[in-house]
Amino acid sequence: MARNLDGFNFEQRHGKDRVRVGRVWRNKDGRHFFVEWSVSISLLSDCVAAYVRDDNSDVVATDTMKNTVYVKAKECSEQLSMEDFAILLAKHFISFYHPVTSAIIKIVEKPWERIYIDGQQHEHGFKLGSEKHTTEVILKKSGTLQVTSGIEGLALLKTTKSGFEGFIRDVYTALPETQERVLATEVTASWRYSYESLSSIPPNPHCFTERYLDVKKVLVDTFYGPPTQGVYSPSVQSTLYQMARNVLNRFLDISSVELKMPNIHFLPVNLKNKDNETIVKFADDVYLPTDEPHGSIQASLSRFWSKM
Ligand SMILES: O=c1[nH]c(=O)c2[nH]c(=O)[nH]c2[nH]1
Repeated sequence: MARNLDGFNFEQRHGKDRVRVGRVWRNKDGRHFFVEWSVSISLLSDCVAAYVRDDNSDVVATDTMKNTVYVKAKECSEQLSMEDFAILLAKHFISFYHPVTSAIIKIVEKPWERIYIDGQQHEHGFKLGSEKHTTEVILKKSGTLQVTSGIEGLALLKTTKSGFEGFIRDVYTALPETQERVLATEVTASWRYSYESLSSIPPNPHCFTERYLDVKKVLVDTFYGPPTQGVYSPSVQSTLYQMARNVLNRFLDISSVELKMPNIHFLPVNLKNKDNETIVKFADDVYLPTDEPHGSIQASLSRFWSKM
């Protein structure tokens, strides 16, 4: 909420970033479940006096916010999704503290995955995977809720069925047209659920975790196409759009999706010696991997009517 202070427009929020918590749940058969979360809390509250009158009486200490993460993690005796944990924290902050009008909770999960030993799931062993599950929950005292989930660092690559042709050619253009190249990216995805109040959140405690895995599968399957034929990509833009569209077509509980897909270039290697004789002639086989510069391609897609 913006305020007029001394003739200036003033907005503020405060919170605690990257509160790290690990939580183990044990079931009766001795199987352990583990998550590691990095939780960021931001509160919008009526505590202007702290800024202008040296009066902290309406301030929730950020240290208290940090402690609350551990208290609530302890209280969650049953395993829950990080979206549900974020909602639970947001609910606490807006209801427990009178001056707080909105809570914004972000969580990034470290990708610990159950380990397999000799093809068998380990009861209490985990190894670090790659891409990360993220969420952002915004809850207002009025009851308005926004739940966004996402993926960070989903690295995908295919060695054929990708090209780029027909783009603008002018005096600055050097890039040859091609129907054969490596396509590589690191997807950052976020999607907003259509739940707009606490009462509309599904009671199934696994719903957000399952949906995360479903969305990831649709993104990945669309990028690669079927295992033997694959699918031709005429550009990162086209593949990104197919990926976003498939998510919205498949999941009616998602109202919008945003994808960021850098085009990570693998450059053809052609080498000549000082007499201009060819040492290495590129035949779609030897590449120079790069990470910068890279193309940056992003888009968002949303329904005209976001309600289910
Ligand atoms: O798929 C692509 N999209 C682009 O916009 C672009 N630009 C470029 O140089 N290579 C590519 N590839």
